[in-house]
Amino acid sequence: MSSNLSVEERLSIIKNNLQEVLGEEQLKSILKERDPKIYWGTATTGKPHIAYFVAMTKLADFLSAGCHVTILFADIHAYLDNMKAPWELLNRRADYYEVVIKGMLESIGVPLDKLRFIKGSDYQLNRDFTLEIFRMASVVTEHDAKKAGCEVVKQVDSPLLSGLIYPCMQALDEEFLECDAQFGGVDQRKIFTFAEKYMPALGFKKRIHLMNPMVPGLTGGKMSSSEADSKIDLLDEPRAVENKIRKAFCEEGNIEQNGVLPFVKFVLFPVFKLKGIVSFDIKRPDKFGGNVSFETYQALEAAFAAKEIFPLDLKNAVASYINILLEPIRKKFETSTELQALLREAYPAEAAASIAAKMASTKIEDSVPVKNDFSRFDVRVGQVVEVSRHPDADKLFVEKIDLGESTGPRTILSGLVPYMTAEDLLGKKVLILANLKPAAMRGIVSQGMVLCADATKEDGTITIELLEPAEGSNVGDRVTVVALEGKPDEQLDCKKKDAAAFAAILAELKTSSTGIAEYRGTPLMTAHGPCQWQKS
Ligand SMILES: N[C@@H](Cc1ccc(O)cc1)C(=O)O
Repeated sequence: MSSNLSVEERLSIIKNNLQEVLGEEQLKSILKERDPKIYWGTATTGKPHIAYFVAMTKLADFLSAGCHVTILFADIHAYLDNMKAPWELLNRRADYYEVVIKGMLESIGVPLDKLRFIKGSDYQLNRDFTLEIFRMASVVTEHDAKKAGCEVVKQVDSPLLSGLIYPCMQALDEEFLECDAQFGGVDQRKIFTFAEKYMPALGFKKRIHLMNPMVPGLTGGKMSSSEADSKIDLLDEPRAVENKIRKAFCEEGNIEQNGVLPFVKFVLFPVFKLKGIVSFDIKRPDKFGGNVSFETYQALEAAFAAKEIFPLDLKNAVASYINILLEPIRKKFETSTELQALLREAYPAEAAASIAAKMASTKIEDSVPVKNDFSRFDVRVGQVVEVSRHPDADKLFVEKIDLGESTGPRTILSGLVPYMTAEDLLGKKVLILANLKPAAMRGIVSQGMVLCADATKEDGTITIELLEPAEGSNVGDRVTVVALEGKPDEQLDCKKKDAAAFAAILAELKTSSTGIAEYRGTPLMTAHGPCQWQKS
């Protein structure tokens, strides 16, 4: 037991910055006898952002008040909440949360060995827990379960049963984690009061509930996952942090609605206290009043209200403090390919989007002076409806290929005779480069080009295979590469003015080791999936 602090002192540290405490008397009496056990749970859904530091600083408070602290990575809850975390990603999400939450705690100077970490699925799938869910399900009304989850579980048009199980399991966690108190944001309040009502009904203790205020996001509203700019990701680059803070809502003299000040109050000052930093420093050029320091949040707030501090100066200071907090977390990821893989595997859709965004920005740069990428190609799904040999060229097939055009099938020539038979081609769905300037070959005009893969064998046997669209693709479907879906050229003159561009684009078309057609490493897709060559 932390003996050097009085019960009152410890209580005041526990309550510092909290919005509400349910069961304060109970807490006081525990403090008189022993160290309280508190847990905080987080559903392992989207990527944690900097607002999570608010909860972290409270966990630090609980530790300094001599409490035992448990962190629950509520992976099953992440699934039950409308599958915010899909089942197959559950493990990786929980792993990611563990890494970044430990990173945040270390960054603010909390020793990890004082904490207990546990994953929901480590005990919630056991027989005894399952049994308690059933017992609870037979005392809890549907109405109460629905009400309990309404501010936490995503509300949708056809609510799922899983959303009703969610609060039941959160209540039961209190018992299975053997805690005296559960801590969370006030958004958890209805689940907390639900637990207070139903846990005793099952013969369990009623727990203490500690609630943090909801800290407004940098745009002034709640820091929600939907507003991308209001959230600073833990792995954001310093520049991105500065830009997001610069866009934050922070009006001169306005302390009521302010997206920056709450972060200073609920995160920066508490962290300073932990680390023994004496003041919040704002750097300003001399002509704007020179540097200033504040030893308390109240002093800073008063100066801001009195317009002695300008929004930009405050924002710059906050951005640089945030960057100091994030630096060790960023470093961890930068220096570990394993963690980078974890990030990609836990959030595959975001990883794909960020690659696409990067490619899109490359496109913008490349487009000065001339855009030169796959988007200039109009590649379509076509079906071979007729094949014959060219009367005057040994290597050429003459195909009729249907691209779904009102003008009927096109005539397309291809030099595939050495590599396949007419039967191999007939009826196949293929990829056609459809915006080439028509060109005559030995008297017959070709209106496009069949895209093929070089599948030359290891022994050197030259092999060419047709690239085929994913099953289900329709004649006429456009084939694109993510982030390069722009309007194709009206016509590509591959012999003259566009010759260089044409060659450059072709040169970056490759097939992957599994036969998938790729441009700069990104698959060629129809709405039905990637295009690839089929081993014959
Ligand atoms: N409801 C919490 C997650 C949680 C889940 C289970 C618990 O036991 C505690 C907390 C959230 O919104 O993130």
